[in-house]
Amino acid sequence: MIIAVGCDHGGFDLKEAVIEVLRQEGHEVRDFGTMSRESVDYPDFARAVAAAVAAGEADLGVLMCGTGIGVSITANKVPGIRAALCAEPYSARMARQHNDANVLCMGARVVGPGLAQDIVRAFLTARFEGGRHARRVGKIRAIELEFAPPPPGGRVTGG
Ligand SMILES: O=C(CO)[C@H](O)[C@H](O)[C@H](O)COP(=O)(O)O
Repeated sequence: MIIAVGCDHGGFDLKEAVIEVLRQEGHEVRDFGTMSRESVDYPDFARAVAAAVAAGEADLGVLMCGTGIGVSITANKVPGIRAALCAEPYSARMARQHNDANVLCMGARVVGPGLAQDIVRAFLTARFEGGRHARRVGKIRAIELEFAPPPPGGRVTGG
Protein backbone atom coordinates (compact mmCIF):
# COMPACT_ATOMS: atom_id res chain seq x y z
CA MET A 1 0.00 0.00 0.00
CA ILE A 2 0.94 3.65 -0.32
CA ILE A 3 1.06 5.24 3.14
CA ALA A 4 1.13 9.02 3.64
CA VAL A 5 3.07 10.04 6.74
CA GLY A 6 3.30 13.38 8.50
CA CYS A 7 4.18 15.00 11.81
CA ASP A 8 5.09 18.21 13.57
CA HIS A 9 8.28 18.81 15.54
CA GLY A 10 6.83 16.85 18.48
CA GLY A 11 6.36 13.79 16.29
CA PHE A 12 9.52 14.02 14.22
CA ASP A 13 11.57 11.38 16.05
CA LEU A 14 8.64 8.95 16.11
CA LYS A 15 8.08 9.43 12.38
CA GLU A 16 11.46 7.86 11.69
CA ALA A 17 10.46 4.72 13.64
CA VAL A 18 7.12 4.60 11.84
CA ILE A 19 8.67 4.91 8.40
CA GLU A 20 11.10 2.12 9.30
CA VAL A 21 8.32 -0.33 10.16
CA LEU A 22 6.23 0.69 7.15
CA ARG A 23 9.13 -0.09 4.82
CA GLN A 24 9.89 -3.34 6.67
CA GLU A 25 6.30 -4.41 6.01
CA GLY A 26 6.68 -3.65 2.30
CA HIS A 27 4.71 -0.41 2.03
CA GLU A 28 5.54 2.65 -0.07
CA VAL A 29 5.94 5.75 2.09
CA ARG A 30 5.04 9.33 1.04
CA ASP A 31 6.64 11.59 3.64
CA PHE A 32 4.84 14.96 3.97
CA GLY A 33 7.23 16.23 6.69
CA THR A 34 8.11 17.94 8.87
CA MET A 35 11.76 17.11 8.28
CA SER A 36 13.38 18.39 11.49
CA ARG A 37 12.77 19.16 15.18
CA GLU A 38 12.33 22.86 14.42
CA SER A 39 8.97 24.12 15.72
CA VAL A 40 6.16 24.04 13.14
CA ASP A 41 2.34 24.02 13.16
CA TYR A 42 0.73 20.58 13.14
CA PRO A 43 -2.36 21.58 11.05
CA ASP A 44 -0.16 22.16 7.99
CA PHE A 45 1.12 18.58 8.01
CA ALA A 46 -2.12 16.93 9.07
CA ARG A 47 -3.93 18.72 6.23
CA ALA A 48 -1.39 17.50 3.65
CA VAL A 49 -1.64 13.85 4.73
CA ALA A 50 -5.44 13.93 5.04
CA ALA A 51 -5.80 15.56 1.62
CA ALA A 52 -3.60 12.88 0.02
CA VAL A 53 -5.70 10.10 1.55
CA ALA A 54 -9.00 11.80 0.69
CA ALA A 55 -7.85 12.27 -2.92
CA GLY A 56 -6.87 8.59 -3.22
CA GLU A 57 -3.20 9.43 -3.68
CA ALA A 58 -2.44 7.31 -0.60
CA ASP A 59 -4.29 4.29 0.74
CA LEU A 60 -3.88 5.23 4.40
CA GLY A 61 -2.20 7.91 6.51
CA VAL A 62 -0.18 8.03 9.71
CA LEU A 63 0.11 11.30 11.66
CA MET A 64 2.08 12.17 14.78
CA CYS A 65 2.35 15.20 17.03
CA GLY A 66 3.10 15.54 20.75
CA THR A 67 -0.21 14.11 21.91
CA GLY A 68 -1.75 13.07 18.58
CA ILE A 69 -4.75 15.24 19.42
CA GLY A 70 -4.00 18.20 17.19
CA VAL A 71 -3.33 16.11 14.10
CA SER A 72 -6.45 13.98 14.68
CA ILE A 73 -8.71 17.02 15.10
CA THR A 74 -7.26 18.55 11.95
CA ALA A 75 -7.40 15.41 9.80
CA ASN A 76 -11.03 14.81 10.74
CA LYS A 77 -11.97 18.20 9.22
CA VAL A 78 -11.17 16.84 5.75
CA PRO A 79 -14.24 15.21 4.15
CA GLY A 80 -13.84 11.46 3.80
CA ILE A 81 -11.25 11.19 6.54
CA ARG A 82 -11.81 9.02 9.59
CA ALA A 83 -8.76 9.63 11.76
CA ALA A 84 -8.29 7.56 14.92
CA LEU A 85 -6.01 8.55 17.80
CA CYS A 86 -4.57 5.32 19.23
CA ALA A 87 -2.18 4.59 22.09
CA GLU A 88 -2.29 0.78 21.96
CA PRO A 89 -2.72 -1.92 19.28
CA TYR A 90 -6.25 -3.05 20.24
CA SER A 91 -7.78 0.35 19.46
CA ALA A 92 -5.76 0.57 16.25
CA ARG A 93 -7.11 -2.81 15.08
CA MET A 94 -10.68 -1.91 16.00
CA ALA A 95 -10.38 1.49 14.31
CA ARG A 96 -9.97 -0.38 11.02
CA GLN A 97 -12.31 -3.31 11.69
CA HIS A 98 -15.25 -1.29 13.00
CA ASN A 99 -14.70 2.34 11.99
CA ASP A 100 -12.94 1.90 8.65
CA ALA A 101 -10.43 4.49 9.85
CA ASN A 102 -8.13 5.68 7.09
CA VAL A 103 -5.69 7.76 9.16
CA LEU A 104 -3.87 6.59 12.29
CA CYS A 105 -2.80 9.29 14.76
CA MET A 106 -0.33 8.85 17.61
CA GLY A 107 1.22 11.01 20.30
CA ALA A 108 5.00 10.88 20.31
CA ARG A 109 5.01 12.16 23.88
CA VAL A 110 2.60 9.36 24.82
CA VAL A 111 3.90 6.21 23.11
CA GLY A 112 7.49 5.09 22.59
CA PRO A 113 8.86 3.86 19.26
CA GLY A 114 8.43 0.13 19.97
CA LEU A 115 4.79 0.50 20.98
CA ALA A 116 4.15 2.84 18.05
CA GLN A 117 5.48 0.21 15.65
CA ASP A 118 3.12 -2.39 17.16
CA ILE A 119 0.22 0.06 16.80
CA VAL A 120 1.11 0.68 13.14
CA ARG A 121 1.29 -3.07 12.42
CA ALA A 122 -2.11 -3.62 14.06
CA PHE A 123 -3.68 -0.79 12.06
CA LEU A 124 -2.27 -1.93 8.72
CA THR A 125 -3.07 -5.62 9.02
CA ALA A 126 -6.68 -5.24 10.16
CA ARG A 127 -9.54 -5.13 7.63
CA PHE A 128 -12.92 -3.36 7.75
CA GLU A 129 -15.61 -5.89 8.66
CA GLY A 130 -18.52 -4.13 6.91
CA GLY A 131 -22.03 -5.34 7.87
CA ARG A 132 -23.51 -3.34 10.75
CA HIS A 133 -20.33 -1.27 10.85
CA ALA A 134 -20.89 -0.14 7.26
CA ARG A 135 -24.29 1.23 8.30
CA ARG A 136 -22.67 3.21 11.11
CA VAL A 137 -19.85 4.54 8.97
CA GLY A 138 -22.53 5.54 6.45
CA LYS A 139 -24.17 7.63 9.18
CA ILE A 140 -20.85 9.37 9.84
CA ARG A 141 -20.70 10.22 6.13
CA ALA A 142 -24.28 11.50 6.20
CA ILE A 143 -23.41 13.88 9.05
CA GLU A 144 -20.37 15.07 7.10
CA LEU A 145 -22.58 15.87 4.10
CA GLU A 146 -25.29 17.48 6.27
CA PHE A 147 -22.83 20.03 7.62
CA ALA A 148 -20.77 20.46 4.46
CA PRO A 149 -20.48 24.07 3.29
CA PRO A 150 -22.58 24.88 0.20
CA PRO A 151 -20.67 24.75 -3.09
CA PRO A 152 -19.36 28.11 -4.37
CA GLY A 153 -22.33 29.95 -5.89
CA GLY A 154 -24.63 27.30 -4.46
CA ARG A 155 -28.21 28.08 -3.49
CA VAL A 156 -28.83 29.09 0.12
CA THR A 157 -32.19 27.83 1.35
CA GLY A 158 -34.38 28.94 4.23
CA GLY A 159 -34.82 32.34 5.88
O1 LIG B 1 0.52 17.70 20.54
C1 LIG B 1 0.38 18.59 19.72
C2 LIG B 1 -0.91 19.12 19.35
O2 LIG B 1 -1.93 18.31 19.80
C3 LIG B 1 1.54 19.19 19.07
O3 LIG B 1 2.68 18.32 19.08
C4 LIG B 1 1.97 20.52 19.57
O4 LIG B 1 3.19 20.76 19.04
C5 LIG B 1 1.88 20.58 21.07
O5 LIG B 1 0.73 21.34 21.33
C6 LIG B 1 3.12 21.10 21.78
O6 LIG B 1 3.63 22.21 21.20
P1 LIG B 1 5.05 22.82 21.55
O7 LIG B 1 5.16 24.01 20.63
O8 LIG B 1 6.10 21.79 21.25
O9 LIG B 1 5.03 23.20 23.00
